[in-house]
Amino acid sequence: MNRWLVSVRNLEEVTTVLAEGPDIIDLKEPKEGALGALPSETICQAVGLIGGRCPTSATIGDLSMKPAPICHAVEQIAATGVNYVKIGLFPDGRVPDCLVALQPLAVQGVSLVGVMFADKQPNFSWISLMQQAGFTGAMLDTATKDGRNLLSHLSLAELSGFVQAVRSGGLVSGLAGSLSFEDIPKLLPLGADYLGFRSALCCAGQRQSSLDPKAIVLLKRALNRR
Ligand SMILES: O=C[C@H](O)COP(=O)(O)O
Repeated sequence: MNRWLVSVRNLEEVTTVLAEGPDIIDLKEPKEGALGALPSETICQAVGLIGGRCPTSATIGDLSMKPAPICHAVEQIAATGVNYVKIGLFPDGRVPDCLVALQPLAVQGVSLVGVMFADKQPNFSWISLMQQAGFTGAMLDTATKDGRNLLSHLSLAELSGFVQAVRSGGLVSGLAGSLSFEDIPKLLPLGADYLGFRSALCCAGQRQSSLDPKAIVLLKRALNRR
């Protein structure tokens, strides 16, 4: 698979990436952490601007693993009309409780994507719990954006194990975490459904800077998606 997800923070960036045909536009505020949330109003406006031209996802923020606040945040983000709601699974004994608590929302039709962090002891046994809770997808990302990337923390064999486990569970898989264009040939053979990007697409590779249209063109070339 050579599908790509791009994280954007505002309507201007939505317009920039829409022209390039991304496979998912992911709405998040990079200044607020790995899965920083945008205001619901901004997400609503972005969903309206995108108008169904490509699938959308949005993050709920880097929340602690308390089931009630997480479910509340998921409901709020789902109400914006995004296709997928991304939930960070930070290492904590309460992750299984959160996954169980989210099941009713999955039953109601909210498409949930659990994000584990390569630099925060990801627990691959959570994949089967996500499956049981009716999640749609599972991603790996990095929580700390410090110059290291996904491959600094997990080997290709470990990433392959993740992709296989997610696929076996019938979920959609994604890999992200400060991925560079040089990582693409290493990761494509793993067969993840999506590769996710922001830093590599920003001016000077800084994820809090604005998107650089030239970098998006280079990404598409690296993915053979011209
Ligand atoms: O969901 C994907 C992430 O937003 C990727 O961002 P990053 O490349 O800055 O780690």
